[in-house]
Amino acid sequence: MFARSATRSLNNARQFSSSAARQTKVAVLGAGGGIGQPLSLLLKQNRLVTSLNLYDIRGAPGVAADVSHIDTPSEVNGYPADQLDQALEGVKVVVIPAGVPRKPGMTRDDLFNTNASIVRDLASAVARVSPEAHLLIISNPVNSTVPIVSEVFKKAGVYDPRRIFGITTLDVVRASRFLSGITGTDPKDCNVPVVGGHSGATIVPLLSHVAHGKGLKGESYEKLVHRIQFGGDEVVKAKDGAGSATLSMAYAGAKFTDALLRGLSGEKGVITPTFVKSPLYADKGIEYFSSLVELGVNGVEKINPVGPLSAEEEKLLEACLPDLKKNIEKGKAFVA
Ligand SMILES: NC(=O)C1=CN([C@@H]2O[C@H](COP(=O)(O)OP(=O)(O)OC[C@H]3O[C@@H](n4cnc5c(N)ncnc54)[C@H](O)[C@@H]3O)[C@@H](O)[C@H]2O)C=CC1
Ligand SMILES: O=C([O-])CC(=O)C(=O)O
Repeated sequence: MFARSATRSLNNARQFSSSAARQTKVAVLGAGGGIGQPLSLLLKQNRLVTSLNLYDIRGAPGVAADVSHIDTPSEVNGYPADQLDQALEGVKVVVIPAGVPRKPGMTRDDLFNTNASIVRDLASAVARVSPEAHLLIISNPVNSTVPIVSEVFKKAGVYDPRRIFGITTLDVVRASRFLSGITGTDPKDCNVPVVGGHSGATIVPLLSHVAHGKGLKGESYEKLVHRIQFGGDEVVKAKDGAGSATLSMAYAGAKFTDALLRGLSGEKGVITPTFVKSPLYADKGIEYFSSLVELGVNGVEKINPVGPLSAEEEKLLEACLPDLKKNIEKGKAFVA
């Protein structure tokens, strides 16, 4: 009996010390937008988030007041346009969905002219106020905005590639859902790794890596790959000028943030695709690449190799690399 209660208090003490270690302040920059609002709602429900700072050039205090009434323990604060520095004080994780979305007929690269400077300026503020924060970049074009953030951090002398992530989780979420729809299975059993980048041909789903995807051949395989690569266009078209994916992206953003927070708090074996500084295709001049990454207390813990590819996947990768290289170079050149 004594032994059991002693064990229980030891467990309680462990639980307390691990939750004390998990005092995690998260900022959302662009919190008033189509993604920012539902993302803030989902982060408020995450017990690993102890404090949520919501910033936008429009409407963040209102979103914060609204979200703050939700009955979870985290504290929520809203910051208007002129309080970016205050929003960033003491933050461990910064999620950035600030910027304009696509309209029908546009590519993600067409957003570059507007979003590059928004992301550059927000990254400069993070580098100055909270240089040790982990940055999760949602703003498009991700293939270019991640290099932009990295260059800003290099210039500021505070670059640590383990802390800068491009969010490609929506591609993984789509691949899982679309494959399960075809095979009549549960999406949780269709965990398709998606590698490369986040736009059109740079999105490379590895269907051969999952039992339910292996058997797909010919037209059904090609159609599924196309749907995963161009899933974003489906939403842009359906919204008909009112923007791009917001709700599914908020879900994906919250899912990745949760994975990172679990890794940061010491959980082992948290592995998910994300677009990071990567050695995998460095010999081909590709500095950033999304592949399965193990997340840990420092952020990126280990970058897993892509693994064996089918003949079709080899071709997809071949088509991905030149586009990805151009997108990355464009981002780097913007800051230089
Ligand atoms: N990585 C991914 O998988 C996905 C990325 N996106 C991208 O996310 C971005 C945001 O999309 P939405 O939320 O739909 O757009 P939105 O227009 O609804 O919201 C963007 C928000 O950013 C704010 N904003 C603009 N400049 C700012 C600045 N300097 N500082 C702080 N906030 C600023 C705006 O006031 C607005 O509230 C777009 O670039 C879109 O392409 C969208 C879906 C998926
Ligand atoms: O399609 C867009 O512009 C937004 C996006 O990145 C996605 O939905 O994957």
